[in-house]
Formats: sequence, C-alpha cells, structure tokens
Amino acid sequence: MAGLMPVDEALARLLADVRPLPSEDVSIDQAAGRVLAQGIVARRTQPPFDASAMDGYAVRADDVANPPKALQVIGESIAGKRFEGEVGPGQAVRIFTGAPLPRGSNAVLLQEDARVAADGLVEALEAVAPGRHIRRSGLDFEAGDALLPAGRFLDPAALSLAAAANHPHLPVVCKPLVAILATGSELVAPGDTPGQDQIVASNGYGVAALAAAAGAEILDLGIEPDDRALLAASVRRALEAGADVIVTLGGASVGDHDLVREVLTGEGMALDFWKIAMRPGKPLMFGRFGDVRVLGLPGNPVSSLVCAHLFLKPLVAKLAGRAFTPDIREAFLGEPMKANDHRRDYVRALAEQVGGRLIVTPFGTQDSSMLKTLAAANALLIREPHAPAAQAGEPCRALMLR
Ligand SMILES: Nc1nc2c(c(=O)[nH]1)N[C@H]1C(S)=C(S)[C@@H](COP(=O)(O)OP(=O)(O)OC[C@H]3O[C@@H](n4cnc5c(N)ncnc54)[C@H](O)[C@@H]3O)O[C@H]1N2
Ligand code: MOO
Repeated sequence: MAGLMPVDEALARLLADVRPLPSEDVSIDQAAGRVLAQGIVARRTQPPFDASAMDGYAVRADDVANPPKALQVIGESIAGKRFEGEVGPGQAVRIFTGAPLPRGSNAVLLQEDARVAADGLVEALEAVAPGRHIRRSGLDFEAGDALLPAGRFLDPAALSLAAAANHPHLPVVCKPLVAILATGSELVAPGDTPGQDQIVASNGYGVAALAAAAGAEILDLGIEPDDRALLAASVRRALEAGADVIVTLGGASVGDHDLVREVLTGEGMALDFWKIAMRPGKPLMFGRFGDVRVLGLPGNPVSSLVCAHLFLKPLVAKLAGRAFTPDIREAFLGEPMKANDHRRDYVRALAEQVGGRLIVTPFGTQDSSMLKTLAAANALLIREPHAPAAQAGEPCRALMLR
C-alpha cells in the first residue's frame, strides 16, 4: 500500500533535531535517574587524611620487624576523632577503620595479629610492612579532580560519588513533561462502571509507565470523548502546562469519529507524518507545535504500547539526555513464519535460551487488542517488510521487552 512511511525513516524524522532539555539544579536526594547537564569536579579530597583501612594498631613498622614485640598503647584514634599525639619508638595507638593515622606511625598492624597484654601493652605477633593497611589522602580523588562528565546518568555509584565529593545539589537535564490524553467516548477509567458499549481505558497506564521509566514527568489529561471542542481544550491545557511531548491515545485512524489529527492541526500543529509501515501501529502520527512534539498513538492497546516502545521511549530518553539503544538481539525462529507483506511486523513472542541459542516463538493470535499476549511476551519478533516465508531455526531479530 502506498503512503506508509518505513519505521526507520519515521524514527529518524522524529529524533532528527531532538536535543536534551535545558538544565536545572536539584537536591542530590532527588537526582537519582537524572542526567548531569554539566560535569562535576571534586569539592574536596577523599580521603581527606591518611586513614586506617583496618581495625588494629597504628605502629612504626621498624618496631615490629622482629616479632613478637611488646608495644605500649598510648591512646586511640577512631573515625571522627583522631589521636592528637605522636607515636614514638616502642609505642602504638589503637586504631579503627577510617580513623586518621597518628603522626609517627607508618603502618597498621591487624588486631588479629596482636595480643592484648597486661598494663597497657599490646604484643605484635607479626611484622607489618611500612604503609600497610593505610589509605593515603586523596586515594579516591583530589579536590578539583573531574569526577563525572556532562551526560552521565546518575546511577547509584555516580550519586554516591557526587555526594562524597560534597555536592548537595546537582545540575541535571530537565525532565521532559509528557502529557497523555486518552480519547474515545467509549472509555471509562478503571474502577468506574462502564455503561453499555463502553470499555475500560488501559493504554494510558502502560504508556505513562513506559515514559516515566525513560525519564519523563507525566501530566495525565484523563479521558476525553470524541468531541472536537473538548479535545481541543485538552490540547491547549497540555500546551499551557508546558508539555514537551503530547501523547494522544486513539482516534488516529480514518473513522468518522477519529478526530485527533484534525483537531491538532486545527490548533496549529504542523503534521510531520501519519501512517507508517508497521504492524501493529500503522496509524501512528507525529507532528509539532514548534518544539513541542506530538505523538498520536493508535487506540488499539497493543498498537499503543508497541508504538510507545519504538517511538516514545527514544524520544523521551533523548529529551532527558539519556543514552538509549533498543535491546535488539540476534535469535532463531522457534516456528515457521509466513511471507510478510509491506509492513514491518512486531510479533509478540516468547524468547528463551535453548542450548546457548535464543529461540523466539510467536504467540498464535496477534490481534492488536490483545493485551494478555503482550503481557505474556518478553520479546517482539521483528519481521521485515516482504520477508519471505521462513522455517523454524532460521535466524531472526527480536526486540527484547523485559
Ligand atoms: N478502515 C480502516 N480502519 C482501521 C484502520 C485502517 O487503516 N482503515 N486501521 C486500523 C488500525 S491498524 C488501528 S491500530 C486502529 C487504530 O485506530 P484509532 O487510533 O483511531 O483507535 P480507536 O478507533 O480510537 O480505537 C481502536 C480500539 O482501541 C480501543 N481504545 C482506544 N483508546 C483506548 C484506551 N485508552 N484504552 C483502551 N482501549 C482503547 C478502542 O475502544 C477501540 O476498540 O484502527 C483500525 N481501523
Ligand atoms: O496497526 Mo493497528 O495497530 O494493528 O491494529
């Protein structure tokens, strides 16, 4: 069929000029999962002093070169409160992990290698090399060191490092605000009582979860019936709220009550593309109000979610400054497949490791209303347009969903 845009071309058009959003400062306890907008440098040296790496005794290595050797314990150094004096010949200081190393000492004798004796004495049972069990000042980083680059995803290790470097706030890429509007007079919210001929709206929940996981803030615009004025009012609400992306659900096709494209263009949206060569998801629409991107997802629940995986996820990730590569794997067919037509198919399937190979077996029925098979699937088997019939065991590609 003419006029359907190939998936890769549609994706390239969608993402072509998307840049990460501007930055904002957030408190470090709110920064998990965000992306650094600027690199950060260490605001202090870590450790800030020579510190013990073990519980034991700070000693002069020469003193214990020929054990056993009795040493006089002249005090203790604990994490948070150092021993202020100096360790002289024949002396030791009780020391704990993380505590500053006292002046005069140059090694830490493990407490397992010592025996407490009478009258404030400790007997060293082993020799210890100079510098042993000491973390030198700056071992981890020095003040002024570049620690994390712009664009770094703030995962647990990056967050703890930023905190250790004494950053209470971090400059991060703003979260894209994704407004989600479900359309359709047949829809009621979960928990409401559907009237005759009505169904429960489902798409928005999965789409919102997917966008949030990719880094978005969600603005839920609820459900609007197939009514031009109400749809237009919702679109204006999204624009006034500063949405970066507006996602509409349903009403994207060609039916008399599929009003979304008409309402959006009436409100000033420049239509970029509509209808792509994929199954499910053919009626996908993309347009923009300036920098505000609009994705019109098809109403069929599986089509909505598959399009969200393929298009919304990379769009949100790119706006949020995140790196994103779909998890597409080389695999082998678990069942024969018929020749394909002009649309690229994303077939709900089960991918399993069998004897070191990833075997992908499609579910028998692929109607795009069937969420149960989408929830059961862990992969989408990708069938290229015009792919010839294939036998079980032939190579294929699979987009992993989980
Ligand atoms: N003559 C044609 N008819 C259709 C075509 C076509 O090319 N020619 N395309 C079909 C394809 S493919 C799809 S996909 C659907 C999508 O159409 P719409 O985006 O207009 O979706 P609706 O008609 O509004 O709804 C379809 C279906 O999905 C249900 N729905 C809608 N929104 C939700 C929601 N938020 N949660 C749960 N379910 C929802 C709706 O009740 C319908 O059952 O069009 C085909 N038709
Ligand atoms: O392309 Mo529509 O998405 O299957 O049913």
